[in-house]
Amino acid sequence: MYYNFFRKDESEKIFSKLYRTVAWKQETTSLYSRQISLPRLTAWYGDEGRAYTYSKIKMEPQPWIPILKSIKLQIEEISNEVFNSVLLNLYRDGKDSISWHSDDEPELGKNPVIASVSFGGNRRFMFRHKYKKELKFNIELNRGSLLLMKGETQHFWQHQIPKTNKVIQPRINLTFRKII
Ligand SMILES: O=C(O)CCC(=O)C(=O)O
Ligand SMILES: [Fe+2]
Repeated sequence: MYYNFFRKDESEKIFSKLYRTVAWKQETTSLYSRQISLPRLTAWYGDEGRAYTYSKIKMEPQPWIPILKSIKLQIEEISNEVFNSVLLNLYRDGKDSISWHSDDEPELGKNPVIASVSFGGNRRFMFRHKYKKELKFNIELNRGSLLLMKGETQHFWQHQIPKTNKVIQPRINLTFRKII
């Protein structure tokens, strides 16, 4: 975990650039045979031909844009990994969220490395163990932070960003992934 991977001024610039230039979409998913809107906006960028199924949504990636390429290079350098796609989430306010899940889609392979970077408002990122539900911990993901999840993390742990009543700034999160 790197709390200040990007400096404050740099993070603010990146936030506004992403906010303005990313092709944000309101996706829907099916729940008990009804269509419901995801409580956040999303976007998917990556190398051509790397389709990804997420929350039952099949996403074709958009081609890389310079800002995303530049973040990707910096993250590849520090993590010593190579990523070929990125999922972006925009949490417009405290009502936007992502519920408990593991990033364990088969396209990610057995022990995926996922690099998560955040810009904008702080949000609480919660982990809980899949089988021992009393095992849990939280991390504040502040602007400019980089969190690496790897090894067996996705086998044993779920994570979420809960809704909050606090007044908070919009937040953008990027998870760089390797689709096999
Ligand atoms: O917004 C975050 O920090 C987490 C996003 C996430 O877990 C996901 O997109 O799979
Ligand atoms: Fe996730």
